[in-house]
Amino acid sequence: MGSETTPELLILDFNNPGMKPGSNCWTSASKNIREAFENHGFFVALYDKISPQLHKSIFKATQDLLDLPLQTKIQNINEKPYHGYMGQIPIAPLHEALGIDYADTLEGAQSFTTLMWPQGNQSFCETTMSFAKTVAELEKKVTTMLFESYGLEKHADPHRDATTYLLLLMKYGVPNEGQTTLGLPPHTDKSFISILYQNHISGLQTMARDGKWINVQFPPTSFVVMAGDACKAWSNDRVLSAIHKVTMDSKGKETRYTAGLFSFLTKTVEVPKELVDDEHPLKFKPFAHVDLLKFYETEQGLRSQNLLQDFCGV
Ligand SMILES: O=C(O)CCC(=O)C(=O)O
Ligand SMILES: [Fe+2]
Repeated sequence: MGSETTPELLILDFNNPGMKPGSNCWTSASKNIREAFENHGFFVALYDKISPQLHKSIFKATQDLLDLPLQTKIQNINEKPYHGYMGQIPIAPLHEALGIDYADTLEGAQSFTTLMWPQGNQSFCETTMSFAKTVAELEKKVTTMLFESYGLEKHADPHRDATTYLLLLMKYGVPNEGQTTLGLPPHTDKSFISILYQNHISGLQTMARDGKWINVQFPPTSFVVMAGDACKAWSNDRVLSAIHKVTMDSKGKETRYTAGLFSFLTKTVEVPKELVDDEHPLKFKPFAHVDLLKFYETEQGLRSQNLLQDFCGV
């Protein structure tokens, strides 16, 4: 793919038994998360809470879902942009995805399952909910640690209480000869945090601050934890929400599946006053998270080279 993995990317081991709130290990990991977000916009998390059985079943569930007829899949409509069915995009013909809003809750998982399988599909419902719940635990840990490392632990609880989760199940087909290898065009995520889990086929590339593309190699049992635009705005522009894309191997023979959990806020996204000072004047006005998604869908949003600046820049 023409670029190399940069050496100083953070790989953080959440399985370390010493990583308990308040411990030295936790405090130094929190600092590492903040630095990784500020320097690269993401890190790789080792987190063994997904059992081999759940690993198998989440990708089986993803495949079963994406194998449904198109008429069924397009019934997944959500008033929030990029939460429903995505696919059939001429510039990214290999990509297809479906969003399960509130996938970590029984209501969310059940209503999506019934929409796709009116006759029921208990194992799909249980698998997706269990996966979403487990990854949501990781998201909560990461945000708590990020808040703590900025000295803002008192904001962590209200933030967590206002967080909802979207599970996106994605497929990238094998490119035919002469067909584009672009799986997903370059973009930043509009989420607060995105956590990606992939099968054994890689393809994710992120753009470093210096503009170079980095191939993100992460083993199928690890996660990429990425900051979204809402996190960048909240941090008053300290955190990078990295531009990223997916490129498939032109000689590859297997479909790539990704399960991604994206966090969104039901309360106003705003810069805490502690993150504003003479050195860091306020960069962004407060906004409703869903309005950022809606702005991105407008002609101005789609054309924008600096989405946050154009949407809520001071
Ligand atoms: O499949 C991936 O690795 C990336 C997916 C992604 O960037 C997205 O859905 O926003
Ligand atoms: Fe993304």
